[in-house]
Amino acid sequence: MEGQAQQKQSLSRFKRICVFCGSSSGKKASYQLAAIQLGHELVERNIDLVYGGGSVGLMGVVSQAVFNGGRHVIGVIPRTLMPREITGETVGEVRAVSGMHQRKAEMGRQADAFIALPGGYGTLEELLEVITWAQLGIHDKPVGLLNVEGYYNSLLNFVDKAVDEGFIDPAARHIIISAQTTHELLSKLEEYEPMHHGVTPKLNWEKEQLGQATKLDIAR
Ligand SMILES: CC(C)=CCNc1ncnc2c1ncn2[C@@H]1O[C@H](COP(=O)(O)O)[C@@H](O)[C@H]1O
Repeated sequence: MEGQAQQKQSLSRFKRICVFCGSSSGKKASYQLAAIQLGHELVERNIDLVYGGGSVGLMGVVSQAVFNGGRHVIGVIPRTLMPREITGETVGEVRAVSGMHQRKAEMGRQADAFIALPGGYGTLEELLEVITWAQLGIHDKPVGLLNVEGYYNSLLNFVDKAVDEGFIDPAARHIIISAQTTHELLSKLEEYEPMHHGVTPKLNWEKEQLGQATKLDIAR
């Protein structure tokens, strides 16, 4: 068992993964189960977590699973969402930021890869932003979609339509890595090689996306 965990550790190229997911739990038990399984998968591979902070919905489920497994958890949370009655307790390390933009920048900076579990507007917005950043060549970090029971089929169909209609470059279609199970998704992310055209290859992630002001802001 120990040997197995060590083998996984040496196989993983990721130190920390950012998870986007619902601040609600969803109606099916399979969504919560997937969040727990993702947490366990990260723990087994010795990968730490960065997420949006708090204990609500699937965010709470995945963060608790990673924390209970002994891995480091960073919750990045805008000050206005910090009151316990809004987001609940954050396990692990809490990083307060001044707003939603700073939160995404900090989560993006901390992570070596991104995974979206089922979620709503917030999850979609975060997912699409990191996909867009990958398309522009701002980062080369893999982006995974955990398509629990086909939850994201309609989004994937939409993306395929956008490719057919000439709004998404076929090469950029491959930015989204999807799978139905956490194990398959993690394996695919480990193998991912960036295929973007590097529209803005000289853009520096930290300089352009975080900037000096944001760094100060996080420290404040
Ligand atoms: C005011 C309010 C609705 C608070 C709910 N509590 C929340 N606490 C922390 N992060 C959140 C919250 N709601 C949305 N987010 C952000 O948006 C995503 C989830 O939004 P959603 O539930 O998919 O749309 C998370 O990844 C998180 O980064």
